[in-house]
Amino acid sequence: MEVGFLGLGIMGKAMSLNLLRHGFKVTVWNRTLSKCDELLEHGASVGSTPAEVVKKCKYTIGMLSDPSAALAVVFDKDGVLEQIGEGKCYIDMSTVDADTSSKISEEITKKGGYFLEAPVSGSKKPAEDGQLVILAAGEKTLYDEIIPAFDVMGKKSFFLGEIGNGAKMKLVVNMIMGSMLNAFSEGLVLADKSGLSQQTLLDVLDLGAMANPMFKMKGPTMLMSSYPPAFPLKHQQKDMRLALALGDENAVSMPVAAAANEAFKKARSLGLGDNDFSAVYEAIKVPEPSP
Ligand SMILES: NC(=O)C1=CN([C@@H]2O[C@H](COP(=O)(O)OP(=O)(O)OC[C@H]3O[C@@H](n4cnc5c(N)ncnc54)[C@H](OP(=O)(O)O)[C@@H]3O)[C@@H](O)[C@H]2O)C=CC1
Ligand SMILES: O=CCCC(=O)O
Repeated sequence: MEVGFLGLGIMGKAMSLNLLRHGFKVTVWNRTLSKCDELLEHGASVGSTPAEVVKKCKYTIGMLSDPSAALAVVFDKDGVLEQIGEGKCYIDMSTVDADTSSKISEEITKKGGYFLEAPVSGSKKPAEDGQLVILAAGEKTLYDEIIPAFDVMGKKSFFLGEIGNGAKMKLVVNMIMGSMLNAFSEGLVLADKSGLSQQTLLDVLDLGAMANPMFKMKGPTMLMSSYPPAFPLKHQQKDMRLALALGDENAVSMPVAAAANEAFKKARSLGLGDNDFSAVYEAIKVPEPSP
């Protein structure tokens, strides 16, 4: 199977390498073209624009940072729309809001193409290991056709129905994740300030009902103030913002998520946006200025 891949950031690079490893023919494009070099060494072809990739491949996957990037790659000059048409398929795996996905879907469908949104749960390591959880929605026939690629990139795929449902599910999941990480960070600070061992807190949590892979993986590195980016904090804050907007639309009060969003914003203002999202702990450690 031949696929195009647009966006070779942390996730796109790992996902496209994985496809190559499993025998897929992959043509890649990235805004910063030099990032294609490593993929070229692993057997990928390189397209000079998104349009060129779509022209070459029946199936093209996008993995872009945010709604504006996802829209730019489709709508801008030399974008996906220029070559999409009958028999061409576009699968956007970026984390965006339902409106963004709907805009892309409408234009692709108007031109006779097929569209699927398919954001993912799981980070850099699951992407490298083909262990993502794929949250797809949109064109069911395309979902069925692209399953061989999803099976390589992920451990489980869900088909969630109409366009927007994949985006919404992803935002709900990341809203919960961001809120959990804030509570975890506050707990680490509280343990420390009240004279307890933070390592013992990690051990206690890991033995009880709150044990989870995120606390287990991030806890030790947070205690070392080490934040190499697996999931960049700026993207987690984008997801909190989009989840809060979804809450607004549906009149769902989310004070916990709103507070977590503020902490991620504060972390960004401290220059931590390109660090792993666990760096929110640094923002929580900083005392609030006295009035
Ligand atoms: N990292 C993670 O753990 C996870 C991330 N996600 C989601 O996946 C998506 C990608 O994440 P990740 O790989 O971590 O992000 P990165 O920041 O590592 O990569 C972002 C990619 O988007 C491209 N990009 C940004 N702006 C534009 C633009 N205007 N036009 C064209 N391309 C653009 C970048 O190109 P360039 O190289 O030129 O900057 C790069 O290829 C995001 O939506 C994120 O929320 C989902 C699950 C997990
Ligand atoms: O969107 C990023 C999700 C990261 C994760 O699921 O660990």
